[in-house]
Amino acid sequence: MSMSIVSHTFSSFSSSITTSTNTTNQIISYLQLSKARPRKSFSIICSNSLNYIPNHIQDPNHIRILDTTLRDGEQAPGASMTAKQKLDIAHQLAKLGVDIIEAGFPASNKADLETVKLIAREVGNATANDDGHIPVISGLARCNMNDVDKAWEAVKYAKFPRIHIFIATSDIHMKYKLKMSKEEVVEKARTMVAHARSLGCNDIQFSPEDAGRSDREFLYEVLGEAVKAGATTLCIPDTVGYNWPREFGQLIADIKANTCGVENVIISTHCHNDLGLATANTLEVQDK
Ligand SMILES: CC(C)C(=O)C(=O)O
Repeated sequence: MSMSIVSHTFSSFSSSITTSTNTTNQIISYLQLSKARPRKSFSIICSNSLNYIPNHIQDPNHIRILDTTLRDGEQAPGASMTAKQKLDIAHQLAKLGVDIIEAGFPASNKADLETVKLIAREVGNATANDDGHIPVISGLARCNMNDVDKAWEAVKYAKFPRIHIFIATSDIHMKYKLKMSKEEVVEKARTMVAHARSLGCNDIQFSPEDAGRSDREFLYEVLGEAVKAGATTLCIPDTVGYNWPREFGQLIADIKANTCGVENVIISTHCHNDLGLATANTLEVQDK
């Protein structure tokens, strides 16, 4: 199961718990539990009204839940789902009050593009439960033009569309996976967030992949540039699931203290459960 718990707003946090057990029943029962999630607030500096997110999650006391079962969950070995299964799950997630549904990775293949579109149209516009809840529908994109365009092509049918743009920022990922310099990574982050804004997307989540192993000064720089270019949520992932709660909490505190413009965006987290610490890491950041 893959879950994110996202609290509001400028002093907020989120977490994604990713395990290998990815059955609909488990997802649903987890979410039924989460229905009773606390509405207690953290230290909040919410000021402006954001018309691209649903009213109810502008409430500073609301703890936002972002569910990435349909994206990160599906990346677990053996977890692939049909379009119908994904649509059913998305309906259930909406009904259970999930605030943001990461519906897929549209550029990864045509089927995913079409499925995200379907979810955006059918779930991202429907009143799903008694609270009049309509979830944000998000699509993942790497830092390139094609991915961002495909994500927008799919999510734009939702009432509240979001693009989630990511690029790796750790030395090891930049050297061996991206084969890019730090300067190139900053440039990509900046230009692709700006490109997403130019398409008309007002809700952009930016994630520095492998943040937990990234050079701190560089991390602040990339995040600051993403904010300047128009990112509205910064999501800090513990990509390889090795961070300990105290160090993860300190990472979030350091980002808040050192990143330009961070006071104007939502900070969220996305932690993996390899060491069984995803929830502990998430809870650790709430007072930071
Ligand atoms: C897409 C990225 C942000 C991710 O899922 C991770 O780093 O865990």
